[in-house]
Amino acid sequence: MIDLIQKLPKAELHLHIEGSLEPELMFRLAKKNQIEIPYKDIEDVRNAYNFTNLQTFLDIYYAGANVLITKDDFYDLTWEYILKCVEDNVIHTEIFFDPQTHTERGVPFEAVITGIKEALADAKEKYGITSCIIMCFLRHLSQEEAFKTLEEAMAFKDDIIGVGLDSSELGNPPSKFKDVFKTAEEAGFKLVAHAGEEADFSYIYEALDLLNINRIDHGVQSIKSPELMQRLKDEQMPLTVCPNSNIELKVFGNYKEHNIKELLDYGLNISVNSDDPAYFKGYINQNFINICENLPLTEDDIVTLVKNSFRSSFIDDELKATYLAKVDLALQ
Ligand SMILES: Nc1ncnc2[nH]cnc12
Ligand SMILES: [Zn+2]
Repeated sequence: MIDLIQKLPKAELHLHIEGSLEPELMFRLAKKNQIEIPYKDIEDVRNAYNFTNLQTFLDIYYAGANVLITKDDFYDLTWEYILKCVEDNVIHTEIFFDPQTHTERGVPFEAVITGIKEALADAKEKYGITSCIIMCFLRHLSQEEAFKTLEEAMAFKDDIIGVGLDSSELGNPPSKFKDVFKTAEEAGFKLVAHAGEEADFSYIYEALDLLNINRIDHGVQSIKSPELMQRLKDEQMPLTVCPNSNIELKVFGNYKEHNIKELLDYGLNISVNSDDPAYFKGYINQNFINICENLPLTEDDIVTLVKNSFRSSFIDDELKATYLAKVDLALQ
């Protein structure tokens, strides 16, 4: 099974670029930019990555992002993630970034997007890896602040395929961002949102009915509503599931309790993704390995999960067909 996971070309649809900041790069950038971080060494960092829920993770994740200051820092961050894509055979990636985490600290929007964009252009040139960029609004901040961020993003509209919604879910339902998502939709952005990660399935209904999203990020709480399950199946609404994240953030007690196999068996459109791999003990292949080792997934299930990643991506139909053919070729 590990051989199969390694050899299949994949797309990744749920990856926060700030969540790919490895401790080694964090230390290097902290030193270069003279930013204080609350760790004495790499081991100290790893020991701190012991989360009890989403918020305990986010506190540490935002503190880590403080070391990112210049365009080159965002380039290096993105480039290191691209090298992991090469290792794991990810041939297409749709990455999230959180501009407000950086603009709030005085880092220009332009430095963030340009650094990411240049690394992705080099990834295409050097490795043939294709990519899109999705800008997320931080849901613990106000809709007004999201509107300001959307306005800033308009200068880079051609570089950003869609908008998303992340950060502290509980108490910040999708309805809070209804108007800004409507404006983003009218401007031609694709729409995604984290929903039903920790909060109940009513957040998934809101994301579908009030935000009109194209994909649900996480969505694992949908299992608690038979009616919602039927709707997600009928619409083949993509769910970008992140197994390691769900275990590290205690959404499920352990991998054997994860519901990805049930969601898949029901006929939902599920893909596997790494979310914040530097914080959650592994990149995409490790996510596949962990679920395969603990759940009765078949080889056909793995192929379905991988094909779903391409089917649910924002690439055009011609490239989708090319990539799906590559998966079939790898199976021969
Ligand atoms: N898993 C997650 N949920 C919500 N916001 C996030 N930001 C980065 N990772 C996240
Ligand atoms: Zn996420």
